[in-house]
Amino acid sequence: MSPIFIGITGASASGKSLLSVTIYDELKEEVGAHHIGIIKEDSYYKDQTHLSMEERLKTNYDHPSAFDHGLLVRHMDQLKEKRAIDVPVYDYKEHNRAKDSISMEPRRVIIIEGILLLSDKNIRSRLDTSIFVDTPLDICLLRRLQRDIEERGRTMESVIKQYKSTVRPMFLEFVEPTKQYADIIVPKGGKNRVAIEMLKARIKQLLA
Ligand SMILES: Nc1ncnc2c1ncn2[C@@H]1O[C@H](COP(=O)(O)OP(=O)(O)O)[C@@H](O)[C@H]1O
Ligand SMILES: O=c1ccn([C@@H]2O[C@H](COP(=O)(O)O)[C@@H](O)[C@H]2O)c(=O)[nH]1
Repeated sequence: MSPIFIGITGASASGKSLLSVTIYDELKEEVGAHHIGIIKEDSYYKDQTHLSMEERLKTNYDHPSAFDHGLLVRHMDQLKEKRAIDVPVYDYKEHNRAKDSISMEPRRVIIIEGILLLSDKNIRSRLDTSIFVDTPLDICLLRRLQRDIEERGRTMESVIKQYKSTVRPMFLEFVEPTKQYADIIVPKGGKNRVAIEMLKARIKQLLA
């Protein structure tokens, strides 16, 4: 059987990861852990080994050009052909790909989550269902502040500066317009029980 690709997109810190992990955890009991997997678009940020840390800090990580979407598309095709892939690992503290990658075997259900998934027509056309997590931007900013300081080695000043210079403007220019391509728009993100049950039912229907 070919894998089913479910795309989950939305603003940074809108709750994409939480929604993906919740669906994964609840479905793995029913379909088996080896039949379902998650791929993060962030794993496909371009390698920046050739840049100094000072230069990496200037990269616009919210622009589509920051991602190697071509590699993600090739990986989707490899999974469709039932071949394993080597998913790059991204290190947010280093603003770069880590040396190691993680091998992923083909699965029946693959959830792909990230901010700019639907901005790429080649990714869009390969997704069986697309979801846009629609969380108010002020809530996203508060969550991002807390998460980036606790988990991604940032300071409050750096989060606010990046938010004003790239995160918000790029959301308005590139992320929000992709809402038109979503099959389902989910308010309240990863804790929206109605949406979670509907998505699980949709995935089971696609599998059947
Ligand atoms: N509905 C929610 N209520 C409260 N906190 C949430 C909710 N959704 C996500 N979070 C928290 O907000 C932060 C960002 O969520 P995350 O799922 O990582 O966002 P994204 O993957 O869209 O960047 C995390 O710390 C997460 O636990
Ligand atoms: O080196 C980096 C790479 C990415 N970012 C920021 O991450 C978010 C996307 O991740 P989410 O988990 O969806 O929040 C994006 O908005 C980038 O600004 C970064 O700061 N540094």
